[in-house]
Amino acid sequence: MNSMVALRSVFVDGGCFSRFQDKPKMLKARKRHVRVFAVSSQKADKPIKVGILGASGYTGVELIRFIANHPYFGISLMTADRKAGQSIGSVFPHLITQDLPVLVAVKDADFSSVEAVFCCLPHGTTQEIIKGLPTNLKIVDLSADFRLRDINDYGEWYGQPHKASELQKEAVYGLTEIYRNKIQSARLVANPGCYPTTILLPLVPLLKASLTALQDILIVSNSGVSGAGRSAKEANLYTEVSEGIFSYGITRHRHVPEIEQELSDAANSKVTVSFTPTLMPMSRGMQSTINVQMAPGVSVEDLKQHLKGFYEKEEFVTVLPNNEAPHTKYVQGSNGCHINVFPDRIPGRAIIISVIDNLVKGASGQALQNLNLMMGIPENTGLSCMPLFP
Ligand SMILES: NC(=O)C1=CN([C@@H]2O[C@H](COP(=O)(O)OP(=O)(O)OC[C@H]3O[C@@H](n4cnc5c(N)ncnc54)[C@H](OP(=O)(O)O)[C@@H]3O)[C@@H](O)[C@H]2O)C=CC1
Ligand SMILES: CC(=O)N[C@@H](CCC(=O)OP(=O)(O)O)C(=O)O
Repeated sequence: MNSMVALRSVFVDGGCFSRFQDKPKMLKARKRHVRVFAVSSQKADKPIKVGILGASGYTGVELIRFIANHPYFGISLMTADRKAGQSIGSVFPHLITQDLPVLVAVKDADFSSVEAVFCCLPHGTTQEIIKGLPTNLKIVDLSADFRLRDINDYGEWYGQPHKASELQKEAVYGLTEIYRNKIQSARLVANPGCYPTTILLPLVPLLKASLTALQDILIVSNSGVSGAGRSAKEANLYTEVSEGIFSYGITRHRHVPEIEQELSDAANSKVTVSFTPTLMPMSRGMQSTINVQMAPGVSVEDLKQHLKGFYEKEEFVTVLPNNEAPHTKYVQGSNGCHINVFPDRIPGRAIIISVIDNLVKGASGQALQNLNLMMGIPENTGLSCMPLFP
């Protein structure tokens, strides 16, 4: 347990406990909340109504899983495209017993009672849809549409002009541990990409402290197949991805400008990276191996101690002890990110390894962490579940 976050949980009650009509129930929830870090799954009588746009996809269904145990959020709207009109149990048989709204098309969705939405739609589609949403809604967008500040970069890397430049100006980049203050008052949060999350969590603090060089940053990342979404094409069939690995987007992957934007902000100077994503034959999980040049006089232990100090009070980011290698299995199903730093054989260089679950800290978990902040409730609400192991 992390005492700083626990303290914040005690003192920052953005009105969430008043969601309980029944006072004894409210007091019980408050008491539990104060004494125990993990929040109860008992629902408030009047939960905050949230919508999930793209609930029939992988990130959408991951949000359903977390919100089921969230005391202050209730799902009142879920959309799909090809699967509009179906029940969630027919799209996801593991949810057959859940009492959830029928999937509707976005054009038929009623937003009148919804306070916030998670947008789990393909990039390109998302900006058009968000443009048409009521302006009082809080939005966490899991797509890439609002991550790049420069809309010309968006046009260059996503192959189409940006169609919602005004909204783009309003968006806050949702790397929670770094931008927590801005996220708290944001209306539209651009949730980071999964690859950028694994890379930025270790590198941003190091670059901010000038502990590593701005160039010669070599990154190889491995992703589980769910990273490509449920609508993925033939190339993601079991027959084609099992028992083999392959890299893609070599030399040019659309996450590069996002990574460089954030690293350059951290360093206050232009940073460039070499980035190679690779598809691994596993359902979920992501690892980034980041090879950096250390600043003159800086040691591997300095990098590690700096990261440890930076994340000491964070519940979801852990710098591992000793020489333990991060393992995707140890964060699977959880909102955790595990990091460790190792010496390279080449003097002056270090190898940083970082792992997350691409669907949780890389997408829906971080999105929920952000909406919690935006709604003024404790950031870890609904997210303190342990990893799934083995
Ligand atoms: N998967 C991951 O690990 C990560 C994904 N992301 C991003 O999150 C977003 C969602 O990803 P993911 O859940 O994996 O994707 P999926 O392909 O699994 O799901 C996409 C969802 O969007 C709906 N949809 C598709 N096209 C349209 C359209 N034209 N209009 C309205 N709805 C539409 C689909 O409906 P239907 O099923 O009916 O077709 C489905 O509900 C994407 O932008 C993705 O890049 C971000 C980080 C990680
Ligand atoms: C395995 C795989 O295909 N991964 C996706 C990235 C994951 C993702 O969804 O990223 P965004 O949030 O930026 O869309 C890709 O390489 O495009």
